[in-house]
Amino acid sequence: MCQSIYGTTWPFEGLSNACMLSGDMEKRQQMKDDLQRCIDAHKDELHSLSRDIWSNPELAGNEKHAHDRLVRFFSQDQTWTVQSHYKLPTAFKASWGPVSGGVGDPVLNVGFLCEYDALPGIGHACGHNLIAEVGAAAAVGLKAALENQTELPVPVKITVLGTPAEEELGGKIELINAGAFADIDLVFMAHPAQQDASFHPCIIIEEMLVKYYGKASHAAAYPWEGVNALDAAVLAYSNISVLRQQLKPDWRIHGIIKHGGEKPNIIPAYTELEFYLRTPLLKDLCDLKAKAEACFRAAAGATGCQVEITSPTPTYYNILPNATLASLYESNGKALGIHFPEQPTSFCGKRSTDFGNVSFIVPGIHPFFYICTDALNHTEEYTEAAGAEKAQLYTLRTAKALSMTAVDVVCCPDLLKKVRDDFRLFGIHSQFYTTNL
Ligand SMILES: NCCCC[C@H](NC(=O)CCN)C(=O)O
Repeated sequence: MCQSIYGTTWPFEGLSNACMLSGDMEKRQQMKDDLQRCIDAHKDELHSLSRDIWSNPELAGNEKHAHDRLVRFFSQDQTWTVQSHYKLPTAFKASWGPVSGGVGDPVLNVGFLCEYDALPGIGHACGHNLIAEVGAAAAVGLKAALENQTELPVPVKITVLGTPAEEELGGKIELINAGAFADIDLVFMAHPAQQDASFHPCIIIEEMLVKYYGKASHAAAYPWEGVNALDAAVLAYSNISVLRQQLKPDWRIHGIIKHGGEKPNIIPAYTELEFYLRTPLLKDLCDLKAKAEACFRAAAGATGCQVEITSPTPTYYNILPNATLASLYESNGKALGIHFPEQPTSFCGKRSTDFGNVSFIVPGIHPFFYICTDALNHTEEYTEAAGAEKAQLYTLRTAKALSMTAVDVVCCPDLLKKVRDDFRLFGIHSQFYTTNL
């Protein structure tokens, strides 16, 4: 069967055969039932976990409360080995297994990711508290499904990584660079949105910090002695607005003036702007960067200011799709009643995530899920929805579908091979990944 993921047709023929032939369907169904029962049995605890994170919103890199809460959640079951402050101050790692498989067989390490950072001023407006809940629930469910298995094709272990700082700083990229993903074979997470999608393209993002240096002077008495850094900032902002009408429809550039001066009667000697640049392809990002830089430098030239342009955080990459994982996730989701619309409706915006970088080095999926609201991410209404009781059914259903997808892959070597083939197909990986922009 072929399936369309927002205009892309994936070659899914043969997938269901692969599942039927090499897996023990009955055993797999049993495992899927076990994990669902386990997640249902822990539902209050899981809700209280995400509600606690939601009630204590913390910005990227400062997620101390969320870190400690998640570490406590896993530590209370002593079969998990938990490392707090794992490679980053607010990251953690919880591992379980390996279980089953022959002696000396390579271990299949299944990873689940928990995000938990919030946004300035509006709390959990992107629902990362629910991402943490999904990751924890899916991992706990998979453990329950694997616990009594003695005849898996390969030994399996589970790794939960707490990955801080998605909204800023790129926590996953720092974890990649520190080797945290080196022994992980598959990676799963899911993100709240306006509807369910097994795959939705996320685009590349790069941040540009622009600083203008001018010269202060009394703005009424001796304005001619000043060099106005606010004028440079305003011109830069206008230049970018003019540039925008000439950009491709799927490119984005948007920014703020972070520092605009001190007092109306002092010609501003220093201003600072922060811009986000986004494109679907790396090569387009190079073009967009060049155009944006020209705008920033022109503003400096016109006002006589000095300009300094930097990219303070690492580039987030687009997400590489994995057709096999997406298809399995959809069939498991449909069995749980998840509806996957053919086309995105309200959910068609461009966004970015540091999971993109993970998708270049480990096969994985990052589905989006509905949480019983039409509100849009990064709004106060979405914050409210992410903490609401009614989001729970959708959140736990998503965790079950992810965990069931992991069961399919760990039980069926043919599927694992297909997942890896898909990864190789899209993953021009290390060489592409290290492309110097
Ligand atoms: N360095 C800025 C990264 C911004 C990432 C952010 N991500 C999302 O909104 C989706 C996941 N939270 C963005 O796209 O603006």
